[in-house]
Amino acid sequence: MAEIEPIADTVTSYFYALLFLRHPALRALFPAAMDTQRDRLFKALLTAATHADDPVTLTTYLTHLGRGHRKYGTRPEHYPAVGEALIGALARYAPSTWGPGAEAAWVAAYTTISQIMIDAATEDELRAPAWWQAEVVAHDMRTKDIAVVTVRPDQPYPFLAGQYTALETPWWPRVWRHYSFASAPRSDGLLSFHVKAVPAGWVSNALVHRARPGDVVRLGPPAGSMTVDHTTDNGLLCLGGGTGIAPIKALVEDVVQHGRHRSVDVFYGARSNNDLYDFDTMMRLQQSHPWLSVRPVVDDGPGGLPGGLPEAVREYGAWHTHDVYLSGPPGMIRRGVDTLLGMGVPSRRIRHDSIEGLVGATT
Ligand SMILES: NC(=O)C1=CN([C@@H]2O[C@H](COP(=O)(O)OP(=O)(O)OC[C@H]3O[C@@H](n4cnc5c(N)ncnc54)[C@H](O)[C@@H]3O)[C@@H](O)[C@H]2O)C=CC1
Repeated sequence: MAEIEPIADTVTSYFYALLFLRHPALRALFPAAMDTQRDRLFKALLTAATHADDPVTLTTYLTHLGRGHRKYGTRPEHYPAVGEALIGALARYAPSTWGPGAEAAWVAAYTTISQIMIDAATEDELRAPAWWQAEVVAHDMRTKDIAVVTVRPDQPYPFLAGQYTALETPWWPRVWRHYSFASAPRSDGLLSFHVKAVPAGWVSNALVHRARPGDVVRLGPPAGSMTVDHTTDNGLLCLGGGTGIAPIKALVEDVVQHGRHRSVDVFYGARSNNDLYDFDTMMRLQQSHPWLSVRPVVDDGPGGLPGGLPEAVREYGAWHTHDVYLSGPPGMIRRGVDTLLGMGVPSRRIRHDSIEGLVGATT
């Protein structure tokens, strides 16, 4: 991995060239433009390699990855083809470490990885569809580039507040992006997402500027472990930056639904007042629930707190007995986690989605 990491782009391009040359039929499983896909393959390999000596984390990760691959139409017989192309690319681009020993080790590692993924997919087939079709039933523009999109899945969609899913639009086939559920599970089964159109973001621009009621999107299975721990009475400290407020709102609704009222402190960060697009909803929740406190933190305006979201949280207190949830841009999460650790909050009490998953959510 160390040898190929600096030339990851070249190695993955060569890998896909080998794969599609030897197995042209597999090209149809991938999006037309492969740029993000190339990064994803390498990041997945890197994640698997990083956790090679930690079987519990590795198996959890690969199980999720295997299930998630069902929506792409991946079949067990595809795995050996990928393995051959991988070995071919590594043999070519890791010349100083390659040899019979390295080859045997990679074959063993890939066999284990693919078997865990295949088993997870097979087991998942018994209880869940590979994907859900979902019809857009409401589309609400909140700012010139942020929309709240509400969909009705064609079958029941079980998930937990704080989780996210992968979403594919009809306009960009096989291009999937992650979005968090913006509400806790609802009795009417509807799901909503907060989407910001970002520059060069195909899926986000389509969802914000093109999608209308009646359009049908596809959803993958729910994922993510940023969920409320209902076994404790600890207070909740939630940091939501920009559209990262979506899963935080879901967590607050989850506490409401669960009925055991714990103190919940939400810090809602935005670049400007205008970007606080869900402020009214959060205020309504605060008015109905005395245990909830919502504080806006605006970078450049009156009414907010100076010094950015992490600094505002520091200013407001001692949070070391709270469970902490962070959701927003990767930089906000990194600085937020550093600030909280620096204040003595134990890392086991801090939850957020993987920075890698969030990178996928931005386009
Ligand atoms: N749409 C969704 O469901 C979800 C989105 N996200 C992620 O949230 C992000 C939202 O993006 P935008 O709305 O454009 O947010 P933004 O760029 O407007 O920033 C929102 C807040 O985060 C703060 N912030 C940004 N970078 C920071 C840094 N380096 N250090 C400290 N604070 C920082 C800002 O000051 C602001 O308060 C995206 O990265 C998205 O992937 C996360 C979870 C769910």
